[in-house]
Amino acid sequence: MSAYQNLIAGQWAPSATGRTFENRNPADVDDLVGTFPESSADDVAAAVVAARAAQPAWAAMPAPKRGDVLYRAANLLEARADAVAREMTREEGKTLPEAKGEVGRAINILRYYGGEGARLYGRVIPSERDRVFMHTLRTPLGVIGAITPWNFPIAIPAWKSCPALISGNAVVLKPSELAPLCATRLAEILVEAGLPAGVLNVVHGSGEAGSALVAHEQVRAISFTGSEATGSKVADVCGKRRARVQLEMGGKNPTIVLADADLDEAAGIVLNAAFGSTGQRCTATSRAIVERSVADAFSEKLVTKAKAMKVGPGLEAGIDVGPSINAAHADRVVTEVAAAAGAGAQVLAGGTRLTDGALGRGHFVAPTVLGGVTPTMTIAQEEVFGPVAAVLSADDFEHALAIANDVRFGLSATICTRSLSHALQFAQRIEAGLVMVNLPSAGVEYQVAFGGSKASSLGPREQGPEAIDFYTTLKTVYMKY
Ligand SMILES: NC(=O)C1=CN([C@@H]2O[C@H](COP(=O)(O)OP(=O)(O)OC[C@H]3O[C@@H](n4cnc5c(N)ncnc54)[C@H](OP(=O)(O)O)[C@@H]3O)[C@@H](O)[C@H]2O)C=CC1
Ligand SMILES: O=C(O)CCC(=O)C(=O)O
Repeated sequence: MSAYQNLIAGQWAPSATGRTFENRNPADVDDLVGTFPESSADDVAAAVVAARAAQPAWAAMPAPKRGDVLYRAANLLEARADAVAREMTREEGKTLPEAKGEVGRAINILRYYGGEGARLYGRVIPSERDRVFMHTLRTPLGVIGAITPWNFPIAIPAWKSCPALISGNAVVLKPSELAPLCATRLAEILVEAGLPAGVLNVVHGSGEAGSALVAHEQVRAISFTGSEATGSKVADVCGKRRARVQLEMGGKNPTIVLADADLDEAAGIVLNAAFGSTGQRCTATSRAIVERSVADAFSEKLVTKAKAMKVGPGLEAGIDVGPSINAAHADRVVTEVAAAAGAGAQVLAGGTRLTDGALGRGHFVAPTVLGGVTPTMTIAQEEVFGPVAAVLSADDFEHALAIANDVRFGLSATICTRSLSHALQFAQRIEAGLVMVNLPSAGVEYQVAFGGSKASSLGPREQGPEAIDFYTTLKTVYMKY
């Protein structure tokens, strides 16, 4: 068992409160992953002081040299990928292949934003006046607060910190208390790669530390991923003090299956998107909206595949679905399934906690398929964030599209079809930031913009080159020569 610490001004130190919290393996609560500092507003304030002190020199370093630090960090993480992936499975529960994939994603993010150091372009704009030269420059904002959730414990800290750092900002990162270890490993690696003291600070703890970071007057921007309830509070506080804010929150992502689709492939796509990462992804498919003429055939295939999935501790070979993040969350998932059944849905697979033998030491929920779901049921409107797929029927493409759009979220959406016309119409008319054709709604790439519409997201996009927009401000320069 290890005692982990905060990183402030280049020093690993306990919280000023002296308090700690435990992190336990969601597949086996007897496995204590480590203890972490329970930080207060004072710890956050110390981290912001350190970040402010370090930021000017970091911003003055040529951006490609900042990129070299990220490249070195990528190499270090690559060398430790297997160990970090195992730790991720222990702290978050996802299967080892999923954790390895996520570590690989973090390595790619480090390299990608390392390269952006040589591409922090401005523009030259023609003036309407004689011998006036106009250009734009990107400048950093100062200190950035990054608040991250538990479901992608290294990729999300990386995809917020890397574009912030390459742009010349200093960062205070507050990882989720439910999966704090991988963020610590990322910080250790960046320090080892030569990141100057104070440029990245990590303050562990609960919402108390998070809200102190959001409220801190010297933090110029907050990038947040997590629940809609917390995101709304973050936006309110940032709005009042005019800090920049970027929110990534929930989804109620649809997969439309048209009658012309390859049904076996479509069932596999829904299976992947609904049950991968135990359904704990904001991009997970939670609604399969299927053309009525093939709805029964599709459901049968999905149910057969769901029942064949092996649920268990993610470190074991051959496991398809790991545990929910904690007991309360697993209980909430089965309660919402029971409520859907009470409202008239049929439980075609799963619907219960799995507690036999060693599974009883973890928070396991069987992959669940609900049939006969109608668009107004709560299960068709609210995010579950668990391994639950609701199957709805639609008359045709237009009806399916109307159902798909009739929720307050708009993050990711898939259509399974062989029709080019329907695929293109879907891309135009679906209310979502991420559109997939014959691909799972989850599983995004780092080099393109990521984000949603409606209640799913607020502010500029994350990832890809667009991420830089959030972390920089444009300066317009006019010069008479
Ligand atoms: N879109 C997504 O990717 C995610 C969505 N969710 C949704 O949210 C639900 C709850 O998950 P949960 O982890 O509790 O999500 P939260 O929104 O509560 O947590 C996200 C992050 O915000 C921090 N935080 C909590 N309260 C505040 C606050 N008032 N001000 C600033 N920061 C705060 C959390 O700290 P701490 O962890 O210590 O509470 C964590 O680091 C899930 O079941 C799911 O529906 C969750 C994770 C990711
Ligand atoms: O599906 C993915 O790859 C990304 C999901 C995500 O960003 C999230 O759940 O927070």
